[in-house]
Amino acid sequence: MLGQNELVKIFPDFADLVQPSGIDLELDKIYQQTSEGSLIDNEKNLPDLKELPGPIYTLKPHTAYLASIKRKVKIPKGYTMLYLPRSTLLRSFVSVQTAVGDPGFYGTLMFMIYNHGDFEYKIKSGDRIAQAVVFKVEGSGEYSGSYQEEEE
Ligand SMILES: Nc1ccn([C@H]2C[C@H](O)[C@@H](COP(=O)(O)OP(=O)(O)OP(=O)(O)O)O2)c(=O)n1
Repeated sequence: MLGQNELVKIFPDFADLVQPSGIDLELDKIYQQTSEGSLIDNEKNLPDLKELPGPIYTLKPHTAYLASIKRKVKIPKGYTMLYLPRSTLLRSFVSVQTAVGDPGFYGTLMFMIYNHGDFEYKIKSGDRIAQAVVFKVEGSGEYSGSYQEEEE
């Protein structure tokens, strides 16, 4: 796992968010699902989304949302990222569901956020919701899937 000094070098755009062993990730926007979706024979039909008005979002009890992360991330070849929720959210009955950040990925991260509690939870854009931890990958390839964005 990479520590602070390496992370600042490899992810200069996130230098102010680097922690001793990871990178804090800030909430950008929250989206609600507005249509059905499917995954059949690897054909993805993603649900339609409606961006909710911010900057303070109210998460209804027992409801799932998508949460975009501020700043686009570039994961260089030879590195991979795992994303873990901020424990303050877990202590508040809110989970952040994530997956793997592939070597070569460039774009906006999109996590699922779920309020398991019986009460509303308010969260503001810009607050930290997760932490990325980064590992070296020996002999890695590069991501070129459907969520890859053009680098500016
Ligand atoms: N919670 C997450 C996890 C990952 N990613 C980004 C970084 C990953 O490199 C990229 C693709 O993630 P996956 O490989 O998990 O996605 P799929 O396998 O569904 O996509 P594809 O079919 O394009 O490989 O999406 C994301 O936006 N949100």
